Amino acid sequence: MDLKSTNASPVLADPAPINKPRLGIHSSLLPYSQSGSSFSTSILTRKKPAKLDDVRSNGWLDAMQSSSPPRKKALKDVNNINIVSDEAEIAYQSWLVRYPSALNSFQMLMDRARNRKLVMFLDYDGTLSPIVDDPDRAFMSSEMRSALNSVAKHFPTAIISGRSRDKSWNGHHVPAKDMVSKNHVNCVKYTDSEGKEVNLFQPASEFLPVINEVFRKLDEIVRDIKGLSSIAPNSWAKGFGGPSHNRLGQRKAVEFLLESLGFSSSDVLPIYIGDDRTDEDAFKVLRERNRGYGILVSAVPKESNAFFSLRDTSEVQGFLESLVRMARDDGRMKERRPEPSGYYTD
Ligand SMILES: O=P(O)(O)OC[C@H]1O[C@H](O[C@H]2O[C@H](CO)[C@@H](O)[C@H](O)[C@H]2O)[C@H](O)[C@@H](O)[C@@H]1O
Repeated sequence: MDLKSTNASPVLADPAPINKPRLGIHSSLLPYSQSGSSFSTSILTRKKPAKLDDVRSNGWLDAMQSSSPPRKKALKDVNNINIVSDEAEIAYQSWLVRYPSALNSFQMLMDRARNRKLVMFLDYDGTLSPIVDDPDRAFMSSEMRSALNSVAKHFPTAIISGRSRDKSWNGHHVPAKDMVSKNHVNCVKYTDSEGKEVNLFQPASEFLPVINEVFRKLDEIVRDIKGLSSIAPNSWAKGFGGPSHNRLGQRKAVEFLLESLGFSSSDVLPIYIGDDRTDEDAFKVLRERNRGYGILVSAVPKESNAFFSLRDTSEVQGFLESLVRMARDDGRMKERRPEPSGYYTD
């Protein structure tokens, strides 16, 4: 399987693990300071309906919001210009100090990427496509699709989704029967509704029998131990590509891809963009290894293992487009003045 510089959008459908608390990591290990002083905290008035579940999961925010109806407040930004915002916006802007906007921090992030190869991991629902009521109608916009295709031309790129394969492709009007096996046993290739070629990778699926066997044995061992609870075998098995979530999903997928594709060396900078708790273990892998950056997509404050944030899918698109511009600029610079570069250009 080769994810390098391809026009196709490699997709890994995999399970979704449970959220875990934010890690306490010594500041000397962090790739950047989270003091917030170096990031823009200008306040813009921009309202987006908050996700109730996310808001409820933050007790302090919940308390604050339920105590009174939103009130308008006048603030001054760094340029001393009055900007009106409501309390939710103020909470969001405060949160941004801890999880700076990946767009505002783009140049700093790219400075870190210099002389390293960027590898992109992207969640689908809520990251590349907006959350909608009907999962079968969760489409990427044509602009997002175009940005994604361009990113995949310049950087190794994988979409990691908790969706089952059928659910993913039904949403794109691509019936399962149209998938054609490619050379790799875990890769299927098809042409989507816009006539574009897409490769679907599920490399971890070949380990399913081993994982199931390990689980069965572990389950036998812990079943009768007081105080230890086991996970239902079905939920484990369904985790790989099924609707049930488990703790190995995105984390395993990221580790597997980085290691099996030779991207685990320190000259690689993985970036993972995802929107919910199913992506937290992937953020955690990158944070623990101090190797790359998780970017949480959220319009409301929440605890995360991510380093950066983006507010919604349109900001994700903006980030992808910035990556493409940067790669193209870098390619042009290399043409003019050849020198070693970490950016992955064709
Ligand atoms: O890992 P992801 O790509 O984020 O997939 C996780 C789940 O995504 C889908 O559900 C979510 O998106 C739907 C469409 O916007 C929305 O209706 C639903 O409320 C969201 O939870 C998908 O349907 C699930 O199977 C995935 O597990």
